[in-house]
Amino acid sequence: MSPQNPTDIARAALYQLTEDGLPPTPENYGKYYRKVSGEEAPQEQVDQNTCGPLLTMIRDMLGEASERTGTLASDLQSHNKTIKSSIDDLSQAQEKKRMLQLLGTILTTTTSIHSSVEDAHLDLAATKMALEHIKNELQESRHLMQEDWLTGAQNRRAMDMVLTKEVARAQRSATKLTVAMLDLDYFKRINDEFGHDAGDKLLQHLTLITKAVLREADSLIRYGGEEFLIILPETDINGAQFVMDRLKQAFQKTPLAYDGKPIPVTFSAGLARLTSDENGHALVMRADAALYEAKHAGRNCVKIAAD
Ligand SMILES: Nc1nc2c(ncn2[C@@H]2O[C@H](COP(=O)(O)OP(=O)(O)OP(=O)(O)O)[C@@H](O)[C@H]2O)c(=O)[nH]1
Repeated sequence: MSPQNPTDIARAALYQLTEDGLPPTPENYGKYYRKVSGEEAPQEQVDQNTCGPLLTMIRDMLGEASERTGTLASDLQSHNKTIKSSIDDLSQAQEKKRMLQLLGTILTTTTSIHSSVEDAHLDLAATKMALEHIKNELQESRHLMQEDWLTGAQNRRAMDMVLTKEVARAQRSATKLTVAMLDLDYFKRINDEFGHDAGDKLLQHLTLITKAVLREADSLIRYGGEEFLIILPETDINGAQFVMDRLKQAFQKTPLAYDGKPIPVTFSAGLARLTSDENGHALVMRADAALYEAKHAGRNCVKIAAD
């Protein structure tokens, strides 16, 4: 049976989205939410209004909460009437039996009020928890969707966001920003000689070493197969060259041992410094061209792109 309650629908939608390997963008979330709930998705509206589906889900949950609050308010109103009239009657009552009867009504009504408030409190707490849960799951999924599954470096999706943010920041604050495009040399030979699994491990090794060398503000992105982009905020070309030297040393000092044998490997890199009127894409293209030069110069070297 398909779920009816908005909280269950939201959970099922998120689960299916993750199962299908899709990013939990508001539009994807909305499509799946409608699919699970049995509603038809109005295609063009979903594409145009990215916030709509998420708002629909939250609106449904808040609608439920509001319905419960409404029920509570009307219950309280009717209980209040009962108590008021019982108190009025009590002030007029002469007989002990009648007094006891009215006190009984007041007691029962007070107990009902207590239990209605408690139920509403529990319902609202459950809604709050469901919303928190969905928020956390969305954050976690977003994080996973921005990570390269093999190496744990960031992926191209994350790159677009990081690059746009860092370029804007550097231009706003007139600080330096340098990127490095890095590519392992003769990686195909390593795959051929040691096997694909060794190649994979080498990519993971490169990621670990690079992360250890970089500062927290820097970003490491797996750009393609064995090609990585490093974004170095507040860093000029000299600083970037220094990072490349440290990386080279770290790589030489700690080669990957596969089946007990160290795999010798080098990398080539191209550096480009952001110019004042450049966008992130153009910056990366210049770093890539410099990497191409480094490969043509014999590999195992770093080339700097002209501004
Ligand atoms: N093991 C492994 N290999 C990969 C992965 N992605 C790409 N490759 C391999 O990386 C190799 C890249 O080969 P080429 O583009 O010829 O480059 P190269 O051998 O490194 O030579 P140069 O870059 O010119 O120094 C190919 O054999 C791809 O199959 C991956 O995720 N894991």
